[in-house]
Amino acid sequence: MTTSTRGAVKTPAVLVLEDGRIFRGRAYGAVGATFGEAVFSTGMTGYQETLTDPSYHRQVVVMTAPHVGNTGVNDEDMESRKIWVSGYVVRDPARVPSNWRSTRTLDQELAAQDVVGICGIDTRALTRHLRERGAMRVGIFSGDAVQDDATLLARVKEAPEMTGADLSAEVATTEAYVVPAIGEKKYTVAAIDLGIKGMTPHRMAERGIEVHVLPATATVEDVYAVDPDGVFFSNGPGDPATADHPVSVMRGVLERGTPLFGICFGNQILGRALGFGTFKLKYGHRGINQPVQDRTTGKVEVTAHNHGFAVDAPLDEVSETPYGRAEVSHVCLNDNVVEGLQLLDRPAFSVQYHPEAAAGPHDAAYLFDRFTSLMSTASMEGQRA
Ligand SMILES: NC(=O)CC[C@H](N)C(=O)O
Repeated sequence: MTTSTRGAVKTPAVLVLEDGRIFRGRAYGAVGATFGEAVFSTGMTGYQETLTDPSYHRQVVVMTAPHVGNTGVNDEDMESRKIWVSGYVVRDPARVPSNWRSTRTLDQELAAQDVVGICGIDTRALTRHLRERGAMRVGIFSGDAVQDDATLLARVKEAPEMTGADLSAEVATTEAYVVPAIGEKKYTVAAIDLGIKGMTPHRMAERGIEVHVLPATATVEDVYAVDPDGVFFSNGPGDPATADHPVSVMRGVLERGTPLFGICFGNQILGRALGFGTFKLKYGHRGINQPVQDRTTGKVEVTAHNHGFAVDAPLDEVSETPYGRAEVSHVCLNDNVVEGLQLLDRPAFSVQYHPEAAAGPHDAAYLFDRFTSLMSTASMEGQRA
């Protein structure tokens, strides 16, 4: 049995926000210095999936759940090849993890992957601060990296901002690869990887879809080279206002009328492709308990979120776009933020949240079936033509 009470846990650490607020605690994971955008996640479970979600690249994640690390770390629940958060903040780490799949502690895993964290701080006060002042740059310093407060604050202010950050190329695959259909193959999908989570192609594969995952730099020609029945645009880190290349590829797909589905960054890209703007939310949505209404059915679903930006589209009217009529299909019931878009004259839709949601909830899994039905309808129309 391993425990997380290594020497590092006793090492003093300091968290410095760009507005000058400072929290003092102890090192957790790697000892050193790290920077990023401070954001909070309200998920009570699923920390392994959170840490390995590429959309968290360059973000320091504060867990509002007070006790983290209880189930240790296993080899099955990773959403990608590594931890992407640039820093991790927990109040009270588990001293002895307990789970039949656990092979190591979270503290050990963070240290092994060189992720600097801090524990033993009042994460409730930090979260309230971020909720009131908004997401902002932060630094975590421990060991030799600790200096006087003014020097640390100056270093935080030198770190890059999330607004204007173009990050997909830093996290996405550089080589195309195929995730085979599970069981009988029914459809082929070209999936543009802007920071894709492993569960997304898996949810498609479960529905008989062979997924060709393509690099973020893929062109319209690359997409059609795999002869797709549908095209998918993934989640990903950074500011959607910078995603000009995927927006132009998506426009090429919309022009051809191929069934199209986007998740998170993919929703923001559809918004931009249709001519809507995007904007930064004050502190974003992160967690696995966000209420969203599907306006096409009236149903409310509990959903997983991780977004700091949103699409600026009119909630209560149908918009005329270069690709026909479009409307807001899903909305967050906490704050009326746009959570989904659909075209009325072409087979294209997207959501801002995570229907693939590992570790859950699974209320929104029907969206993968909606994508499959668009491909089924398109192939029947193709046969009639
Ligand atoms: N999970 C995502 O795809 C996030 C999209 C975008 N980076 C945002 O923060 O809004």
